[in-house]
Amino acid sequence: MQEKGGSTLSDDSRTKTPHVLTVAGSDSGAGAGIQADLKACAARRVYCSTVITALTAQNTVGVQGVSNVPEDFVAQQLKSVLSDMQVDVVKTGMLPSVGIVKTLCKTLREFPVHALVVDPVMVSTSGDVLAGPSILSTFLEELLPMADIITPNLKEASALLNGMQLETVDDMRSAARLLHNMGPKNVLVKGGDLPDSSDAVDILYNGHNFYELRSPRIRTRNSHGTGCSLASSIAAEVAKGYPMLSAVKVAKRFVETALDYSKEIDIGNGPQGPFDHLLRLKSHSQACHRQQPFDPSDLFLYAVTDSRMNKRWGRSIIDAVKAAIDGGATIIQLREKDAETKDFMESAKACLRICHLHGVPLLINDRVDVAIACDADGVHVGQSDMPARVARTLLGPEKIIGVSCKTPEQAEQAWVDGADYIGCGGVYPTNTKENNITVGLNGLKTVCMASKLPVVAIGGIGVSNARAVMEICASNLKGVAVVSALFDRECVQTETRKLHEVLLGSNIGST
Ligand SMILES: Nc1ncnc2c1ncn2[C@@H]1O[C@H](COP(=O)(O)OP(=O)(O)O)[C@@H](O)[C@H]1O
Ligand SMILES: Cc1ncc(COP(=O)(O)O)c(N)n1
Ligand SMILES: [Mg+2]
Repeated sequence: MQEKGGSTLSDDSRTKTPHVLTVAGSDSGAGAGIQADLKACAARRVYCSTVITALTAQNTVGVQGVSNVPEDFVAQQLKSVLSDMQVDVVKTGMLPSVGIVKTLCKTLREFPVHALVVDPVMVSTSGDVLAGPSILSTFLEELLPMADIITPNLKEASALLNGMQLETVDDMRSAARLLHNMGPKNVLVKGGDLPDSSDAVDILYNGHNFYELRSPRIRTRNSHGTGCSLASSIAAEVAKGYPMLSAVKVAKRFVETALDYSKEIDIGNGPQGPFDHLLRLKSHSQACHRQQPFDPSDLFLYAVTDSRMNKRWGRSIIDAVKAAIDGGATIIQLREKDAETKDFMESAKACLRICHLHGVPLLINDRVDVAIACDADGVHVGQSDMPARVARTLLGPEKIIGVSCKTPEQAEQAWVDGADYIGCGGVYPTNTKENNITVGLNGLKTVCMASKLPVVAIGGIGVSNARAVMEICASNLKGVAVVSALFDRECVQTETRKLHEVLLGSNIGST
């Protein structure tokens, strides 16, 4: 291996990240244009570089102003990106002048890329002109023949075809065939604006076959930027190496999913709002839930539910959680080894509501999928469950992750993997885990001393021995986790309260 500029990687050991370059206009409202392209590519997991052709002053009402970037500066941006970065696919959006279109075509001949996706943006959905009719001839003569796919909406297809009327799916097919004659390898005529259609129908034509791509029409005001996002997503899939038909199908499914997720989003006062490409935005009431940063003192009285014990005592998981919270539990973990996934999700959601009402965090044992699906506060994983580092990438930075550890090495790994706390045990023998090696008070102390993370002790702990556990006097031992001592008893609330009193009398509470 050769040393190169401080890096020890040789060229062939560098892994290539799929890369889309978008050449488009900026939308200050960030629903369409460059901003939509960046979000769509991020959501589709490819890198996106940006050459800006125009600035628009734009919001959910419409376009209030446009300022074109000088042609030679568009050329300079194109050269900067294309001469250095390995671009796979160029995607074009708003190209506001003949000069800019010509500059682009010339630069692409100089720096050829794997594929060119052309979204022939002309008029925004609000009816504002983004590229006037003067560019039509350059589009037709120079740009379209270079394109691997063009993605006109109904109005744009009509403009490219001399004002041809497009009102039905059959009209869209005819338009696709005529546009294909102009040189692009594929044509996708988008039917988002097709009147009286309960489906969103697009027609793809590759010169041999027609594909009628249908998805349910989502009833939403938040469809600003669908065209830009669709084209960027097609570019993203092509950059990953997918053939065109698969790329278009995946891109369409992505737009449909994002529109459905974003139905309730309330941004701006105009007729067309933006949608959420990353499927992450929440309404105010959802965002207000808990989501305070992890507080290690929450580990004080850590109640872990057990489905078999609940069954034995004839109580629901929800009643068990309620009783533990009423008795003073400071954090809850749902450990449902036997439950059906659908039932588990339903109970987890109900428990989450109760926990949040009382400001108590709720973690899910092992099942990262269930934690994500019900937006729990985090997960607790064992040594043979999903590694904490993988759980962290799935759950994001704000969720709580705990890891069961018996040794200093495991505690160090949990820290490296981005966990928030460790559970150490079994401290004493227990009947909730068969063949579980106990670490004893000495083992607990050794792990506490080595751990950079807060620790909760677990395994056979109850009212009679909780004090002894706490008296090992490690400043990062923040509490005890209990299963049988709370849930294998007649009255969960009374047992929790008793344990709470013992813990308050110990020195854990004071450190
Ligand atoms: N309400 C909707 N529900 C589902 N898909 C839609 C909806 N509106 C548009 N689409 C899809 O979004 C993509 C963009 O289409 P369209 O809105 O026609 O383009 P543009 O934004 O360029 O006008 C197409 O795949 C279309 O089928
Ligand atoms: C900068 C810019 N580029 C493209 C569009 C088209 O998007 P839409 O058709 O959804 O209005 C836009 N409104 N603004
Ligand atoms: Mg649209």
